[in-house]
Amino acid sequence: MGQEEEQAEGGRCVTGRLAPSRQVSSGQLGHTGTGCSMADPAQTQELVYLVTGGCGFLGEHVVQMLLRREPRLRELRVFDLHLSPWLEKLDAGPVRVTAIQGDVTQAHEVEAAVAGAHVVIHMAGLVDVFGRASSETIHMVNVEGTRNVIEACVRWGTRFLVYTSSMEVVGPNTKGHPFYRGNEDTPYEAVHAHPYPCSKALAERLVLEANGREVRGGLPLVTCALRPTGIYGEGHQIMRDFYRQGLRLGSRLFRVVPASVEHGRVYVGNVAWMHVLAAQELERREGLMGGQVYFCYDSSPYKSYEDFNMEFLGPCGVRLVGTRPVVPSWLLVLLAALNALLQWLLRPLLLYAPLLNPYTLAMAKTTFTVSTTKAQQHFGYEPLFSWEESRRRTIRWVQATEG
Ligand SMILES: NC(=O)c1ccc[n+]([C@@H]2O[C@H](COP(=O)([O-])OP(=O)(O)OC[C@H]3O[C@@H](n4cnc5c(N)ncnc54)[C@H](O)[C@@H]3O)[C@@H](O)[C@H]2O)c1
Ligand SMILES: CC(C)CCC[C@@H](C)[C@H]1CC[C@H]2[C@@H]3[C@H](O)C=C4C[C@@H](O)CC[C@]4(C)[C@H]3CC[C@]12C
Repeated sequence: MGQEEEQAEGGRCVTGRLAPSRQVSSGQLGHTGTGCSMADPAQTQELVYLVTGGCGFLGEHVVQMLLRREPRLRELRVFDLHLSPWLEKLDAGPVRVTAIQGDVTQAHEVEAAVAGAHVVIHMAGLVDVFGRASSETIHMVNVEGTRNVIEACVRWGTRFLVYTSSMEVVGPNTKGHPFYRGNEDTPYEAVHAHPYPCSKALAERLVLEANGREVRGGLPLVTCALRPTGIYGEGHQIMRDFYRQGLRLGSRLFRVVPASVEHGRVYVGNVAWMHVLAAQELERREGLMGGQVYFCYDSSPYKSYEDFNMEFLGPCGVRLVGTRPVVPSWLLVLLAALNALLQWLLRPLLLYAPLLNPYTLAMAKTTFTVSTTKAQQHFGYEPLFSWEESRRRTIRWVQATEG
């Protein structure tokens, strides 16, 4: 399948129309006031999609995937706080791409962007487990922003909403309980102490509870939530940080977490594909998919966080030193606590937000692997990119980052 994607990339190059930094008003879009249904034959080739957070790591891949894999697309609205320069270079073919610089916490900005859209893929959010943003800000963006998106869908008759949730809605929990090859129904004590997983859990609940609400025009809203595990691939900032750190340390990284701790990771292209497919299938299978959650998975191997990163950093010349952790566990816990203390002390002066803190350490030390076929059974999801292809693409990107 990776080959197929390669061919698609080499296809014709027609520049799409781009309206940079444009706020869209309902009037401009000729909104009729009736519920936007994909079943309407007059609109079959005329779908308007909105991707919030469309300029982020995952958002960029979703935008590209929609352009390649949604033949009914007429207009693609990319809504983000910060618009990226790559939007200008998109190969959009006949699709109108509308870039909207906006903030999900501002209800009126969200409303203007949603008006007239048939499908919303909502992934704008603050992904912060390092203490860069306050818990209030994380809540405002991730929870209240999601509430604004739902209310805008209801108000304007948008019927289909796909929300990017996270595995962290489930865990790892603060007690470090392993989640081993779990699925959507596996019992697990979900305890959220950190603002980010708390916000994702609350937002996910809002989205699922909104399923079935009557939207303008009288039809029901159909929602589902996708829960990716840790995403990797082209554009993954943390991978880049580890690579740079490795280069600084003389092309070495030091093992700090036991190799026996397993993490399930998922390739960004497959996460994007699952979003596009879920959005497409929500209408045909609304009874089955509405109000459901799906883990995002593919065929990437289960490994410790560090060993998995080495799949990409190894071929780029970085080696992982130690078959066991080079630092005793108690010392790592102490360092993580020290980092948290320093962050708090320095906050009035500067932002100190290292990768290691008590929360990230707990995550790295806890096995969390997903094994499920729910998305395959409910809407025919199969990964588009094999593990070999995902690995090849990620290595090529890591190599290019320092090139
Ligand atoms: N990266 C992962 O491993 C991972 C795993 C599971 C779930 N997720 C979820 O996927 C989504 C995308 O994550 P990502 O890794 O691409 O993160 P990202 O930070 O690269 O992308 C998020 C985007 O949202 C935008 N944004 C932030 N605040 C906004 C606001 N107030 N208004 C409008 N836009 C705003 C940002 O500018 C950014 O472009 C998030 O909802 C995240 O919770 C990510
Ligand atoms: C011991 C340290 C030096 C290693 C630190 C690794 C740490 C930065 C990693 C470990 C696990 C990572 C998280 C995991 O992959 C899943 C997610 C879910 C997603 O919603 C957001 C990103 C996140 C939290 C990863 C962030 C980086 C983590 C904590």
